Amino acid sequence: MTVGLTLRDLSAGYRKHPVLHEVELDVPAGGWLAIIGANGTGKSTLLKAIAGLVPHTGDVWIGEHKASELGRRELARKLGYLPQGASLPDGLTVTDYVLLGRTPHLGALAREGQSDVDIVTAVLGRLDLSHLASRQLRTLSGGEQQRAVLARVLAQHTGVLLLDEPTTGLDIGHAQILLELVDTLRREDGTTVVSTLHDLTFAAQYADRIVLINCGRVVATGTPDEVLTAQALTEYYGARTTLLTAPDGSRVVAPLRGS
Ligand SMILES: Nc1ncnc2c1ncn2[C@@H]1O[C@H](COP(=O)(O)OP(=O)(O)OP(=O)(O)O)[C@@H](O)[C@H]1O
Repeated sequence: MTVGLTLRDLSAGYRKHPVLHEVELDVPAGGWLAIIGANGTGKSTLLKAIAGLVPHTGDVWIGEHKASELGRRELARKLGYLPQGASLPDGLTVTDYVLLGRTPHLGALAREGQSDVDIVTAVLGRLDLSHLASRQLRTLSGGEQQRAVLARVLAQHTGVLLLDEPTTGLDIGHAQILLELVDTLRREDGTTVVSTLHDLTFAAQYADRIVLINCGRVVATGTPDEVLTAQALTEYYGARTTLLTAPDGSRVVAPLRGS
């Protein structure tokens, strides 16, 4: 079943440090929303608040379910979260680690079955990780580890994916493999995607909507063409850029040198 995501009056922060203020967003089932904004504006905090990992007020709806009323396992069956800089456990092979993604679907004392192993094998294949399946997770390169963490999230088979800078540390080819895979899940399974992306050209290519955050508030939301303007990038990033058009019609954000 495909589900959308709705945020109502969402505010969040850390102890005495309020970060996000009254965020309202609607992401339709099968939509891809990219969250953009300068460093420290609250993008990761927004994803953590949706995932229930930081104190917040307001409501997060996953389809017809209020996230705050779901138990941890139920939430983990509906929502997959790829954190930035995930901490990796010691002593696990890549396969064992990715199998952890199946945990929310297992009974209390049940072990993974063949169908779980098949799901993991398929995900590893789609992320170009099959050849590393039996390697110790800790011995992988940074980009390989990043793909393994995403593989664990995808093995969770959730209707909503929250991806915090999913292409961090990936070369351009593996970044494209990852984004294309997420896009395929979105188109074929109706997976709903919310991702932060510092690469604004990727954001323009893959997201159908973009929200620009500044100082914890939504300052612009719309299609990539509507939100990605040289003026906005100057105002909210202090960046000098020019906007080009790729052959597929999407925006390319090109930085300009000089003052
Ligand atoms: N655990 C924490 N305790 C206190 N403050 C925090 C914590 N985590 C983040 N912050 C602060 O909250 C603000 C927003 O941080 P957040 O990580 O959401 O920003 P971001 O937009 O994702 O930044 P970046 O683009 O650099 O990843 C920052 O001022 C940050 O210093």
